Amino acid sequence: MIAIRSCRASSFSWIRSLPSRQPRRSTLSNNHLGLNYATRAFSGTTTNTTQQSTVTKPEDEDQSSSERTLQWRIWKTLSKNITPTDDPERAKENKRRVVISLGLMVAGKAVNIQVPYLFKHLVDALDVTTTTTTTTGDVAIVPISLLLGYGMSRAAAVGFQEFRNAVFAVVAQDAIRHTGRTVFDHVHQQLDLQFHLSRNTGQLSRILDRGQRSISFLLNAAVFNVIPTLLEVSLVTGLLAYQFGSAQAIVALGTVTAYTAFTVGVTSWRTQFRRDMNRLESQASGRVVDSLLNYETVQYFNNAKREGERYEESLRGYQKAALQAQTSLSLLNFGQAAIFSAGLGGVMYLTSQQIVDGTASVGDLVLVNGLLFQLSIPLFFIGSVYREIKQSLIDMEAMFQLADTKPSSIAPDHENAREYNPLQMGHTIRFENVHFQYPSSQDRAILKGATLEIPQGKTVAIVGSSGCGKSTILRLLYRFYDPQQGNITVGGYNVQTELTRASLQKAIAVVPQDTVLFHESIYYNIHYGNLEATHEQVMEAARKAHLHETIMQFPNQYDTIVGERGLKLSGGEKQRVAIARAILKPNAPILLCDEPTSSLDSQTEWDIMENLKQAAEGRTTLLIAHRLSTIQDCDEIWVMHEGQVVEHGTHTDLVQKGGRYAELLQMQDKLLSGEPRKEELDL
Ligand SMILES: Nc1ncnc2c1ncn2[C@@H]1O[C@H](COP(=O)(O)OP(=O)(O)OP(=O)(O)O)[C@@H](O)[C@H]1O
Repeated sequence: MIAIRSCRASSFSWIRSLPSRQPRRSTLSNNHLGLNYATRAFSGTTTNTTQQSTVTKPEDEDQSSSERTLQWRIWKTLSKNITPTDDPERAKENKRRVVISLGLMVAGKAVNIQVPYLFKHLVDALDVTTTTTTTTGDVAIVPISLLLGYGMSRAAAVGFQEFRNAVFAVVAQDAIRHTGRTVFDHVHQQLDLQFHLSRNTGQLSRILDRGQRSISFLLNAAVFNVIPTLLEVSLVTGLLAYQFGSAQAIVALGTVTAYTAFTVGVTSWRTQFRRDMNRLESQASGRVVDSLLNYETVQYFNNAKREGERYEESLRGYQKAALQAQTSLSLLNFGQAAIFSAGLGGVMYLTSQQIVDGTASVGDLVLVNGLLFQLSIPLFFIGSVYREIKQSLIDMEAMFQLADTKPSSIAPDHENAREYNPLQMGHTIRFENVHFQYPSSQDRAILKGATLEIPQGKTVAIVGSSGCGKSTILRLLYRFYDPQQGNITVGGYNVQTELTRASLQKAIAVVPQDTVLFHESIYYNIHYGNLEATHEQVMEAARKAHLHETIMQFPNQYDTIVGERGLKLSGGEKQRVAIARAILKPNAPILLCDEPTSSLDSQTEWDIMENLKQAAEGRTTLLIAHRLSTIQDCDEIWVMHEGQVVEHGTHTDLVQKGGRYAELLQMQDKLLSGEPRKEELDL
């Protein structure tokens, strides 16, 4: 039994080398997860705490056909990962490694099967009743060579196995990396803002994590378990039939069949508990991430206890499912052991009878025992692997659903769409009768026929009361969403049908309303605006954003990770980082600023606005500002009210007109002089 344990342990060594299935340490910032979605789309819609998903699964799909489809997709994914068409060198290398690994696996099995035979010969050689006719010298020599052979075979079998693991690990790790990158790219490059705002970031990262591990697991299981087990079962039953007659072979085969059927049956039944465990584990970890991200909000409302209760609620659900999973696992393990022991007992009984009849030796009893225990290794293994395969299928299903998810709020690039070249095409921006409502609020129109123009090279401001749709204009221009009606053109080209989304976005620099920074140094965060920028260019951008003076007070200023070693940035400082990196963005003649100075004091605001204006020179700039004093010298001001543009002109024109703008200005003046009325504040 000790032999079995050690073999099982080494057989599982490649499972242990996989990333842990334990919940990962939660992170305090969604930056860690690499999901810093355009700093939440320069929006007021910041961290979304809802758990809804836009992933849909066809309900009428027949279960078994969907399983078949899943298996087919897995097969395709595995083969695509092993032999990627876009990298023939890697494909060749991986193929070579798979072939070598299979060769090592077969060699290992061949050597391994020798072990019980050598043991049998050893026992027979030591049996005095069968060695009486041999010379004393022979008795001494035979067992020593057998003993040596026995030890060397065991060591060689393990050696082949470990060598095989090492050779194949490269293929498995390659598959993990390749799959992870593909899905991550899909999530970042294909899925739209609507998806990211409606998806819990913690859950998303778990789906990625588990999906990657599943790929590796399935690869290993296919190459090292399913095929070798079939090989070993046929080999052992064949040997039993040849050496001892059909009775032992039938009992052994019956045992394998019963064992496998029992394992598959019970495992299928208990999959539901694993599924529940996964779901509740994801829910619990999602809640932890959400709760920790909202640490300040929790404290402001003294809700730490409530957060604890909510977390425990998820944990309780998880605990229940985990207990069911554990109890059913115990049943499975016990049943497997009972079936195997019955089979082993049967075969040993039949062989003992043959010893009594004189047709078998004592060594033969050791041989059948050894062969069956040998067989029990992949059998025990196949039970666990089957459970893991089931689990991997569930995990991969979730990953495939993620990979299948299509953006719901933007159309793919039109087949005739062109690369946007601002130098050749110009960058005058026009909104013509644009109607828009967010996909998640179907019945509420946000823009109701908005029309406006930002002439090339001019700086234009949009003003209006909170929620009237100003930031929505920016999101539509950046193509985070497509309007339901109307046209948006840049340089006379329709952004939806005539330009590619990526080329348009490349030409636009954005200073968002809420700045979320990567959990990296300030230097990294500014440099992010232009990965090609030199150190001097980064510093120049920092100076222009008035960041330099603030940051200089910290030791190792620019290289310190934000949030570490006492480096905490205020809202205003974060905003300056955002401005610096927008200034740094190369070849971006369109500049969008969504309240870029909302968190700054008046003096700094003034200085930064001056710098922004410098940065805006030659660019087509759209500025959203609440403080009307900052936009008075813009070339033009567009005033929005309830989803429509109600007037536009220069500051002087609009003041003279005495319309909505003049009204907003008056209210701000009153606010500043400290005499607002309640209904005015509500504006
Ligand atoms: N992703 C979204 N899904 C559904 N509704 C949204 C979404 N984003 C914004 N909204 C809603 O659309 C309306 C307009 O939002 P928008 O951010 O454009 O307003 P705004 O004029 O920029 O306001 P503020 O000045 O307060 O930033 C708001 O009522 C907002 O709640």
